[in-house]
Amino acid sequence: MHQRHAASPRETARMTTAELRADFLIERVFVPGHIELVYSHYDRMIIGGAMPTGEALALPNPDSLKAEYFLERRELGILNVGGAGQVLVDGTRYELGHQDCLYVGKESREVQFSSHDAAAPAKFYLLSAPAHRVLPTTRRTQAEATPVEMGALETANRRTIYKYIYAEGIESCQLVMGLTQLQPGSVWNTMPSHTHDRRMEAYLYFNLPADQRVLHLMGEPHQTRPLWIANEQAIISPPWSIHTGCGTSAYAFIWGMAGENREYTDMDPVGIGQLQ
Ligand SMILES: O=C(O)C(=O)C[C@H](O)C(=O)CO
Ligand SMILES: [Zn+2]
Repeated sequence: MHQRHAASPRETARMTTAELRADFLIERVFVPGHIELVYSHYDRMIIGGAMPTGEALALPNPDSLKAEYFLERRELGILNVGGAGQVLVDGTRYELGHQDCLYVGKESREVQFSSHDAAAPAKFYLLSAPAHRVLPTTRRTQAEATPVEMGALETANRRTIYKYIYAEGIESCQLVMGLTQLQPGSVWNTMPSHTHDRRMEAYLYFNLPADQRVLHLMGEPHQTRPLWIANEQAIISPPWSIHTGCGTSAYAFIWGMAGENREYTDMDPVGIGQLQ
């Protein structure tokens, strides 16, 4: 498991492009036949991907957790952005189709990932945060994640937001997780932008054609920094940072958070005129 330490706003404002990418961008989330994990020191969120192509993949127990098993003190959110697959949690099977979500509660000992078809493998995006109580492992399909329409074509930000794990959805200790799909012709996500100093956030961009990119903007509102992001790459957003992006085509992304609360709407808006 790779480690990403936390950086202060002052330190971040002085970083070169290469330093920003090394600290905040996760270039390879899905590696065929492997589980990739990155430990962020922002709210101790673990960000990763499981892409089973043959044998089922077991959630490992990285030594740095100093735990008896991965979920001894943690909870896990899983969102499948690939073909149909299955997650086995302590002997119970959960089917996860494209864009379905599973919350796995603390103290689940064995978690295994498999794909139905190795030629169209499942791609399970993983977010795990420390947890203080045991909550039921719960599945929510995309059809059950009530869509909310936001933005307008005139401002190139027409998008649909699907919420899965949050205060009114699947119960969790601190994880919040969902998905946003941009409509064709719309390219701006999270505009107007916001911060929420109470929670870190991570984005996984996907459904982006291989030759297209998202220009992601991070940093304090008066000190924004750009990063060019390719399909299926993830970006860590510190609690004090905006997290917004403009694509060279439409795309989708998974957002996930951990921190003080699970209120999706707890955001400190940043007016477009405030951005520098
Ligand atoms: O397009 C959007 O707007 C989002 O998806 C915003 C994220 O959900 C977010 O930043 C939640 O805090
Ligand atoms: Zn946010």
